[in-house]
Amino acid sequence: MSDTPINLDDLRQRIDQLDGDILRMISERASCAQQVAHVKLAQDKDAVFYRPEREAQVLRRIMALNKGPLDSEEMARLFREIMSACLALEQPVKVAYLGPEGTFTQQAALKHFGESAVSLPMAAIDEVFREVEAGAVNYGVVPVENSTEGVVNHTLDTFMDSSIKICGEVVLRIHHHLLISETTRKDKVSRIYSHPQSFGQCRKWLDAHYPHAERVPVSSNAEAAKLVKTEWHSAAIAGDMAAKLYGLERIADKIEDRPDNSTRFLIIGNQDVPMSGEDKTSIVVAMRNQPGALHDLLEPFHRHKIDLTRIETRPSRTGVWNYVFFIDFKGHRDEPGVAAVLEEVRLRASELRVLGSYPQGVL
Ligand SMILES: C=C(O[C@@H]1C=C(C(=O)O)C=C[C@H]1O)C(=O)O
Repeated sequence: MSDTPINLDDLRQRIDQLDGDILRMISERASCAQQVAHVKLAQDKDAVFYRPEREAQVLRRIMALNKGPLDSEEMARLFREIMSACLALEQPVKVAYLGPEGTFTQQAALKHFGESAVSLPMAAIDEVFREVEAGAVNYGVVPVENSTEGVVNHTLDTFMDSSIKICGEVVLRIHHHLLISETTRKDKVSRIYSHPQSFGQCRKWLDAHYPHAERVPVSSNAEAAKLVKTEWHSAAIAGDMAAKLYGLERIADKIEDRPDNSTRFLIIGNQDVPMSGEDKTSIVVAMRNQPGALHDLLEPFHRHKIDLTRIETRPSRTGVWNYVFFIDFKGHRDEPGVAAVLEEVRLRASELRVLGSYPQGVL
């Protein structure tokens, strides 16, 4: 290329030009999104501006179009923030999450909705459900399973008593650090605070490095980080957000036993989400207490070649719910194959509830 700028001044001039172009285009995009909002309002005065399936499609398209040098996830993250800002221009999304501030659930909420969303901490999983049910917020974010420690039973149980729908999922890589405050005496750590799930995810590391420290379970990692501020002989296990929020120093990084440690969170809401092209469906099914019940339940999935991604059993809490299974599978309830399976399962089960069909996590 003969016109390639080669010196620093030329390169900076080119960057200024490009920034001007990007600025104009982002502004034009924001105007388009504003117009979309007006069209939606004209069709329905209670219209929801945020569309999970459309956002998933936008991000997937960007990832497919991207040719580098930035990697596709990084590029999608930038577009995630552009969309979040465009949407906030009309109506910021209000999201309740399992708090307090600084938890991985807040990180998951911001990863999914972008930094322009308004995120509100709740003290318990049921409260997140209640806020969404009451319409005080648009969506909620709750943890549902961790790759090391397994399912978050409380979230599954709460679905049994609720009419809430699943509108999305987000997977977060979980990195834990050992944190201390300025008052902690590094060589005298005799007590470590964390959430029980995090102790589970760092068990081997703790056994090797702090076999004699007392492990004190608390309600969240952020709570652990807060407690450390006041005690000279304590440390906490928590993530980056909590470390930053409470100004703690990391004395050991990424102490989780498995490098691929990740947690899946669900986005809950009051809305049925249309197809995005790559979707998942979650159902809860009660079977009668009889031999072969589980086989009868799974057989239609096998016959229709539906890909199951998860199955959990929970004890039932009423007479009808003898066995309760939570099942996730690929596909959307509006796809003919999935609709056929759901019909068959409905005939065999004593109760079936579709918790939602939603876009598979993109980022
Ligand atoms: C613009 C729209 O509304 C919102 C904003 C989007 C965007 O900025 O691309 C995408 C989906 C919606 O959350 C739309 O529905 O297309």
